Amino acid sequence: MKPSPFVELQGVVFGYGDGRRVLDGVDMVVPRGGVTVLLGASGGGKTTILRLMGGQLRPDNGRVFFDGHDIGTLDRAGLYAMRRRMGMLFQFGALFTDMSVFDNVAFPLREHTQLSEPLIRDIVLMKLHAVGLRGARDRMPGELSGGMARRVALARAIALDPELVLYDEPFSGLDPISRGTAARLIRQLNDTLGLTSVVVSHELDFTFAVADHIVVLVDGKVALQGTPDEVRRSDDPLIQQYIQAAPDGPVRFHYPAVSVEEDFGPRAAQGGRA
Ligand SMILES: Nc1ncnc2c1ncn2[C@@H]1O[C@H](COP(=O)(O)OP(=O)(O)OP(=O)(O)O)[C@@H](O)[C@H]1O
Repeated sequence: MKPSPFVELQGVVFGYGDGRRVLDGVDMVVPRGGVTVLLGASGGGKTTILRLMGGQLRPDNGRVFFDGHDIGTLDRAGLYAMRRRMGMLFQFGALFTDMSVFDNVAFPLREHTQLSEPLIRDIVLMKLHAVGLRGARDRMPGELSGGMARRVALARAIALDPELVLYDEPFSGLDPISRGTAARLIRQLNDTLGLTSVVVSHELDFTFAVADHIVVLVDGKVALQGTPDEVRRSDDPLIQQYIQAAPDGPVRFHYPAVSVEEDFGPRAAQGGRA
């Protein structure tokens, strides 16, 4: 029997109140213990899905399950307890600039636990070790490279031993080497700490290299979800365009416009539509 998914969205409909549906019936699963990558066009609602999983947003319709619990039925205490089981890396790298690396990672432990300082010290150093930065504990965020800052943010996100980690575009703005390091780290932490990870990313190389499960979001719905192999083998032209990053296909490069001739041809010079 397949283990139940760690997170599941069933028929999720969501809009920000301006009459437009960002999500129009999303059904997707996040398999337990795996790395799930959420792909989709810019503005397609990927971050919105992470916020729904984190309980920061509620669906207008449909349900979001976290470890078998319908998030919509949780009261404030239930939501709080659920969030304690999650690490979130929104705006990856947003460290407190006036605190050392050590204090940044210690922050959630000091805020949310009653642990003694010697114990906090051990946990912080363990988490920094896991991201390869135990030696940088006394640095200030301003002294770190972008890639290092993100690793510190990652150490902070796992400080409270979450079961689920949500990453929103963890590679944006990083050079290729740092991207590779971050990608390997996400995979490694997932496996060694027994996490479940959800990553929103535009990085196709990363996606196919480390994902166990890929979800492709198109027009507010899940166009396809499955293993990297299943996604690669899909004969859906939309999926193929997406994974080959082709500029034109079912999703057009050009925003709908009048013909080129109409804008630039002889008639345009005479003042347009004659
Ligand atoms: N707080 C908000 N209020 C109103 N509209 C919003 C809000 N947040 C996002 N949106 C809109 O909802 C849509 C989906 O946004 P979302 O950030 O979820 O997309 P995304 O797929 O993560 O995009 P990207 O890949 O560009 O980060 C966009 O059109 C966005 O403008």
